[in-house]
Amino acid sequence: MRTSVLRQAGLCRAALAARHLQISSKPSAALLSQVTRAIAVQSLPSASLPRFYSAEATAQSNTAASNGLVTRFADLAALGVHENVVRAITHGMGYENMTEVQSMTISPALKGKDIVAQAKTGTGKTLGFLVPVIQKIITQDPDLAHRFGGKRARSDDIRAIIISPTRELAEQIGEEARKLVKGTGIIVQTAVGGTQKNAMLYKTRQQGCHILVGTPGRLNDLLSDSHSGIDAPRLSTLVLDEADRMLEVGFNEELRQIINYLPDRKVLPRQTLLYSATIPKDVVGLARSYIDKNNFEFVQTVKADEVLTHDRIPQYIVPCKGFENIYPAMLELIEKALNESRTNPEALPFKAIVFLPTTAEVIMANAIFKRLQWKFKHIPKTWDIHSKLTQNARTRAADEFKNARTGILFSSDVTARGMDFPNVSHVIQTHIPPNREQYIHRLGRTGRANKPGQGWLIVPDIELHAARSRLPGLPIKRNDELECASVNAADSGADKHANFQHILDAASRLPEDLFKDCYSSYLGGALQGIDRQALVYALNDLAKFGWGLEEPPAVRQSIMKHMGRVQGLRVETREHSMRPMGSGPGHRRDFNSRGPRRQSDDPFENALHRAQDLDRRPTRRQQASF
Ligand SMILES: Nc1ncnc2c1ncn2[C@@H]1O[C@H](COP(=O)(O)OP(=O)(O)OP(=O)(O)O)[C@@H](O)[C@H]1O
Repeated sequence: MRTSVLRQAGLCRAALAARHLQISSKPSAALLSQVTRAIAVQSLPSASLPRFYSAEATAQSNTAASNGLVTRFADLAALGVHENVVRAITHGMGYENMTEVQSMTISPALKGKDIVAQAKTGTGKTLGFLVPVIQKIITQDPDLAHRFGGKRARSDDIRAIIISPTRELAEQIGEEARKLVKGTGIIVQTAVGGTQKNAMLYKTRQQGCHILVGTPGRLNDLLSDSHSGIDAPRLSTLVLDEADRMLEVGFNEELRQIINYLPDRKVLPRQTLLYSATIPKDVVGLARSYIDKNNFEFVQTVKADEVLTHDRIPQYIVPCKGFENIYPAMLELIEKALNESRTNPEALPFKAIVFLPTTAEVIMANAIFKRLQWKFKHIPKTWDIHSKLTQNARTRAADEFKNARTGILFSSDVTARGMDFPNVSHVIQTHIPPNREQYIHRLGRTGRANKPGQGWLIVPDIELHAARSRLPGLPIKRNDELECASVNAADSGADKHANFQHILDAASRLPEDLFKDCYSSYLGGALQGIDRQALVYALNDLAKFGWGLEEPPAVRQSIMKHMGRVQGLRVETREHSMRPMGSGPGHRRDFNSRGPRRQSDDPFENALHRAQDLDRRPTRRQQASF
């Protein structure tokens, strides 16, 4: 597999110069107009391109050298990259050829240019920014090129800060950076929320830090704390991975605060590198204040008329009759894919990430499929990742899934961007994605580094219209081959398909609070752009035909207010909210007989309850009820 990756990485050479946006630095030109020009150059037909942009000319004149672009990692030495770093890539990681984005960004970044780079998911952007970051540190401090060279590292002399939107991604970047600096004296530390700040501080003060990778909240916390001992008075590089996300409202605020703690760029110039698979136009505008407008390069390896997803990844949308059809259809899809991977030697082992719109739904899906796995041995191991897990549990799940040959990870959007789980064969998204970018990033968890993969989007009919307008211009094909998608559960159709029964059976063993949380989470605005009344009716059908409840879960007054004038909601009375789990009349078909959480003779159920109790921090509401 590695050979094919490398072969394909090699193939990009000829195309490099054609795609390379060599934006000239005109001090007077505004950033946006430069970008517009760059995009315009990209969209020109090849006949009208000047020789410089022509792929043919590039191939003929062996442009790699003449344009200052290199395409093999070994050739980085000629651009001044230290042999210890080159060796870490070619020997340690085993990479010979650069991907397109690496080739197009590493050279200009080594020359000190700021970079805004957009390249498809899984094309090696991480290495693209790490190489110049590391080399810059070595250039400033040549002793650091060697393992035990240089002075003792300090925690208040950080040279590069890399900011990522999620904890897992920050950890992943930190790991990749550590592989690269293995033969050098450079120290990498990670700072993410949900971990013990004091332990991180102790380690960082002991070992020192040259490159700090972190999430905005924790970085802000460390830099604003004058007693932390963490500082970056000689910072040379700032990197924003998933730059468009980092510049969104919310993160942007935190980013500005972090930047306030860094040296003033006018006094101490620093290099800024912004990378993402999606960089909408308005984000380029926002990027303006972070980069040096007179010395930057906007690199896009995606042509203006090209879709941002990989051609080799087929994408399907499965319209479903109702919400209750989603799990049965997903089970059908999983079983078909498992069968395919057993019978087709070309197919990857089945390894899927399932994205769900709310945390409660992630917990429920994992609980249901764990139950199915216990019952039917052919269903592979499952994990879940979402923000209510402790960071230890999140890291454990991510690591286990990374190393797994086969399995299913149920996830909220915490793993949608940047996460590099090897050999994911399927990305399954349920319900309408929040926006087009998020769809693309989620899909990008498969088909990485030139591997194959498939994308599936399972959407109830009431969301189809919104999905269509939210996902324009993507090669998504309608797929009507999953029988369970079109079953009319209300018309006793569910009795005719075993998958509905399997799901109902698994759901009947779940704690009542989970249904309540899941139901309420959808009403809380998880699905934007859906008619509220249609949503309530769809959820009530889900409660009845998908979860086996006799009546829909009651919701809080605040949700009633938020929903306004809709029919079909039940409001939570004091009695409902005070009632111990499973003791109310008519809530669960079989609840009264089971009583509140008693020890079950079902080993799975006990394990599930234990796992939840250990791993999940109680929500504020759960805490209040104790
Ligand atoms: N030159 C290369 N040759 C082969 N594999 C590579 C090369 N560079 C990186 N890779 C591998 O490709 C995978 C994807 O890389 P990476 O995670 O950096 O992608 P990305 O472009 O940042 O993706 P995303 O947009 O999802 O963040 C990783 O497993 C990485 O180790």
